[in-house]
Amino acid sequence: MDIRSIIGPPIEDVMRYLLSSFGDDRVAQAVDAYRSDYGTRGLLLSELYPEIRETLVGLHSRGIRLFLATSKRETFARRILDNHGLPSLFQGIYGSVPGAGLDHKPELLAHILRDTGLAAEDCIMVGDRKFDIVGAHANRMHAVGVLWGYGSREELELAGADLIVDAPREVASLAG
Ligand SMILES: O=C(O)COP(=O)(O)O
Repeated sequence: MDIRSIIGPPIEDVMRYLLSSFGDDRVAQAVDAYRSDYGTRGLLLSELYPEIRETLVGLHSRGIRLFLATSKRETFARRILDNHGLPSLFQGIYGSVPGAGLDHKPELLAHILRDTGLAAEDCIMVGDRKFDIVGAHANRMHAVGVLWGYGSREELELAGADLIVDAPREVASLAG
């Protein structure tokens, strides 16, 4: 199975989908097993896509405020950014938190807007999957789809992305 197409949604949704073909409903156990491996080993394997560091540094140096919005556990996201020496570029790092109801992008982005006081029309959500586009539009944010991740152009177009870009440098030219 090519698992690339199932990467992006909250891990509970991924596990529910994977287990359903076996008639297995032990989603919570599967998620626990996954997180125990990912939290000790998997997250250390994450690599930056080409041009990402330069793009983030460039945006930050122009005074553009960067926030991370991920369905991953927030603690994992922080450690991944730490490993790459990137946290100082972000004004906020937001992800899922146990029991907080922030796993899906519509709720997560609504929470970020409330927490920061930012106006949705001043924000651009940048993401690689339809979940990012739909979450942005549910909050009246602009949504830019990127093609270096796990989603296809077709998926991002169908989700209604306002713009689709091929390379990080194109994101840099949008902001500001
Ligand atoms: O990688 C994940 O598990 C979730 O993907 P996201 O960071 O785009 O929300």
